[in-house]
Amino acid sequence: MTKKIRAAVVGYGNIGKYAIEALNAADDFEIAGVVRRSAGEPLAELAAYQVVDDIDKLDNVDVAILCSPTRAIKQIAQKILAKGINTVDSFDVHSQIVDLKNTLDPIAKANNAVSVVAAGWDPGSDSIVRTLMLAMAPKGITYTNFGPGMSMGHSVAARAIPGVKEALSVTVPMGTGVHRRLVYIELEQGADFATVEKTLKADDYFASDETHVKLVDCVDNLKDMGHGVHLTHKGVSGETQNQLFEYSMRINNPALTSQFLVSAARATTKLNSGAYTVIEVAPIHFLQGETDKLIERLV
Ligand SMILES: NC(=O)C1=CN([C@@H]2O[C@H](COP(=O)(O)OP(=O)(O)OC[C@H]3O[C@@H](n4cnc5c(N)ncnc54)[C@H](OP(=O)(O)O)[C@@H]3O)[C@@H](O)[C@H]2O)C=CC1
Ligand SMILES: N[C@@H](CCCC(=O)C(=O)O)C(=O)O
Repeated sequence: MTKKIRAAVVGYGNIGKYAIEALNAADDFEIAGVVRRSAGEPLAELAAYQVVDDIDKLDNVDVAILCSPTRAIKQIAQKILAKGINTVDSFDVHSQIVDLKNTLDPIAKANNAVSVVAAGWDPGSDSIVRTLMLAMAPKGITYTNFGPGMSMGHSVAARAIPGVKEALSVTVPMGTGVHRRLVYIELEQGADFATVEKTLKADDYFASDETHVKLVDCVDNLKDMGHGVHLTHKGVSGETQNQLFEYSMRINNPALTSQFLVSAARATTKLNSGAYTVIEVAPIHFLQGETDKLIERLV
C-alpha cells in the first residue's frame, strides 16, 4: 500500500472546516491534526483529531494546509517551511503574490520543502483558466466577473477592523471586471459607525472598489457562503480575431477553496523544492492517480 500524505490543517475557520471534509474525501491523504492558535476548549466536531497549538506537537507532517487569514499567511508559511514541512495557502491579495512567492522560495529551497501559494479558486483555479485562455488567444482582453456572492477574504478583512464584531462582504458584479462591494457589519458595543466605515473603505481590500457599508443587527441572518465567477476572454488566435471563451461556476466558496488547497497539497509532494504559484505547476500534479491512466482519461 502506498504511504498516505499526512496533512495538518492550520487555522480552523470556514476554510479549515471544509479542508477537513476534503481531506477525508481524498483516500491518498490522512489528517495529522489541526493546529489552532489556542488548542483551548475542545470542539466536539474535532474529537477524532489531534488538536494542538503548535505544529511541532504533530508527528510526521508532510504538508500544512494554511487556512488562516491572508494577512497572516506570509509569517506562518515562513515558520512552517523552515521546519522542512510543505505548505499550501489561498493567499488572495493579487498584487502581493509575486512578493509572497519570492519570499518563500529561498526558505523552501534551503529546507528541502515545497510551497504552493495562492491556491484557492481566485487566485487559484481561475488563474489556470485565465492562463489557458491566453494560450488559446494570446492577444485580447480577459474579464473576471465575480458573484454576486460572499468574498471570504473581504469578510475576514472587514472583521479585522477595530469595532467590527461580525462582517459579511458581498461582491456584486457590475460587468467588465468592475465590482461593487456591500459590506454588512455588526458593531462592538460603543464602536462608532462613521469611524469604522472610514477605516474599512480605506483598507486595501476595499479602497479601489465602490464600497457600501451597512449596519445590521445580525450578520448571521444574511450569511450565505455561495459565490461564483463568469470569466470571459475575447481575443486573437494567430491573426484570426473574435475568438470568445467563457467559463462560469456557482459554488460554495469555502468548499471549493479547500478542495483546491487539498489538490495543491498533493502537488507539493511531486515538485522539487521551492515556492510556486498554481500556473507553474503541471495540472496533472493536482490529481490523484497513475500518470498513464490520467492521460488516457483526460487527454
Ligand atoms: N484564494 C481564494 O480563492 C480564497 C481565499 N480565501 C482566503 O482564506 C482566508 C480564510 O478565510 P476563512 O476561513 O473564511 O476565515 P476565518 O476567519 O473563518 O478562519 C481563519 C482562521 O484562522 C485563525 N486565525 C484568525 N486570526 C488569526 C491571526 N491573526 N493569525 C493567525 N491565525 C488566525 C482562526 O483559527 P484558529 O482559531 O483555529 O486559530 C480562524 O478561525 C481568507 O483570509 C481569504 O483570503 C478564502 C476563499 C477563497
Ligand atoms: N478571494 C475570494 C474568492 C474570489 C472572489 C473575490 O475575489 C471577490 O469576491 O472579490 C474570497 O476570499 O472569497
